[in-house]
Amino acid sequence: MALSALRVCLAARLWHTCALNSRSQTGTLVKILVDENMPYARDLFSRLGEVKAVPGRPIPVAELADADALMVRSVTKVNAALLQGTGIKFVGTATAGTDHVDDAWLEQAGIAFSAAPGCNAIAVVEYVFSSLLMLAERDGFALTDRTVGIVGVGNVGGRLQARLEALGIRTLLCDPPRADHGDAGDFRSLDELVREADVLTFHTPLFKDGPYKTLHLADEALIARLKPGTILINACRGPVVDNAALLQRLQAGQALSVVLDVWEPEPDLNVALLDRVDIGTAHIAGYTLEGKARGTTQVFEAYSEFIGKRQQVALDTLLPAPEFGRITLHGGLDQSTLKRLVHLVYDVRRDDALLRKVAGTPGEFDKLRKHYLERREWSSLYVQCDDADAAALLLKLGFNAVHTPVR
Ligand SMILES: NC(=O)c1ccc[n+]([C@@H]2O[C@H](COP(=O)([O-])OP(=O)(O)OC[C@H]3O[C@@H](n4cnc5c(N)ncnc54)[C@H](O)[C@@H]3O)[C@@H](O)[C@H]2O)c1
Ligand SMILES: O=C(O)[C@H](O)[C@H](O)COP(=O)(O)O
Repeated sequence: MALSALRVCLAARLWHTCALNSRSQTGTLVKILVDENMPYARDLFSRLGEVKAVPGRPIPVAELADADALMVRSVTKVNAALLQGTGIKFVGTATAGTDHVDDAWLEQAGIAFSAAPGCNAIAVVEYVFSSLLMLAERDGFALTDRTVGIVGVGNVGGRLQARLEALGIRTLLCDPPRADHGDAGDFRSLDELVREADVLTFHTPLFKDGPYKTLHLADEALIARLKPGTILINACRGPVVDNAALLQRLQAGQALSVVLDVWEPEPDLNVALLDRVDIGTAHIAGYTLEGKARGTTQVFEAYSEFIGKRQQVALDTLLPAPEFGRITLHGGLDQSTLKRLVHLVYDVRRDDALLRKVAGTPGEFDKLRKHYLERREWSSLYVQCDDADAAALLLKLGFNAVHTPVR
C-alpha cells in the first residue's frame, strides 16, 4: 500500500471513532471545499456532504474556518499557514504532483492526505507526442531516427516509453530512485542521456532537496552540453529546468528546440523565454477531460473511504460522448498518418497560440487554465482500419482501433 494511502486509512480509523454518517463532530453535515476547476466535483462530493466550490489561487481563507475537508489542485499551497487553526481533517489533491502540499506538516497535524497518482499521465504523454510529431513534420525528420531520453520513468515516463517503443523509437531511461530500488529496467545516468539522446524529456516530481533533488536538474551546465538540435521538453514542474539559464543559452544562440508546458515561476512566466521556445503552453499538458475526471474520482473515492462511506465511480458514467464518433483508415500507419490522427484529437499548437496571445498580462495564465477547451484522450477516437497491422499498432498506442477487413 502506498504511504499516502496508508496514512489515509490510519487517519480514517481515528475519524471513525468521533464522526459517522458524513456528519462533523458538531452533528452538522460535513462541509467540503472543492477547487472550482475540478470537473464533476460538485456532483460527486455532494453525495457525501455540503459542497462549496472555491477558487484555488488565491483560496478564500475565511471558507476554511468551518470546513471539514479541502480538495485542491496544484495552484493551492497547502501548509500550516493555510490550515493551522481550521477544522480541516482531510486534504485531497486531484493532481499527480504533490510539491504544493506540505505533507510532513499535515501528518504531524493529524490531517489525512490523498493525491491522484497517474490520473493525467496519458494526457501528458499525448501532449509530448503532439509536440514531437509537430516538430518532426516542421523539421523534416523521422521519429524512428531519433533517440528519446526520458528522465523520470513513473506513470508518465513509463507510458511514454511504452508508446515510443511500440513505434520502434529508441528510448534511454534515467530514474535513479527506481534504479537504486532495484526495479527492472535498463536505467542510465543523466550524463549518458545528455550525450546520446536527441530528445530529452523531463517527467520527475519537483524535489527541492534530498538525494534525488530535481530542482534545476537541467542547469546551465547540462543545457550547455546538449547536442546541437536537441529537443528539450519540460512537462513536469517549471523549476526542474533552470529557466534563466535556458533563456541565456537560447539568447547565446545554442541550437535547441524547446517545448515548455511548465515555467519558473508560474503564473508569471518570463515572456522573453516564451518568445524563444518552439512550443509554450500554460501548464495544461495533463488537462484532458479524462485526466481531470480521474483526478476528481481518485480523491472522491479516498475521501468516501476516509469518512466510512466507501464509494467507487466508473469514469464512463461521468464523461460525455466524444466529439468524433468514428473514422476509417485505409492502409498502413506511417508517421504522417499518425500525426493526422493524433492532431484530430489534440494539436498542441492550439494551446501554444492561446498562451502567446495573452502572456505577460496578469491573470491571463490562470484564465486560460480555468476556461480550458474540452480535450479528450486518443482512446476517444474509434478507428476502423482495413489493415490489421495498423489496427494492432493504433490499439497499442491507446486509440480505440479495430480491424475490419474490406469485403
Ligand atoms: N504538466 C502537467 O500537467 C503535469 C501532469 C502530470 C504530472 N506532472 C508532473 O510530472 C511529474 C511526474 O508525473 P508522474 O505521474 O509520472 O509521477 P510519478 O511519481 O509516477 O513518476 C515520477 C518518476 O520520477 C522519478 N524520479 C524522482 N526523482 C528523480 C530524479 N532525481 N531523476 C530522475 N527520476 C526521478 C521517480 O522515481 C518516478 O519514477 C509529477 O510529479 C508532476 O509534478 C505534470
Ligand atoms: O501534477 C499534476 O497533476 C498537474 O501538473 C496538475 O494537475 C496541473 O493542473 P492544476 O492542478 O494546476 O490544475
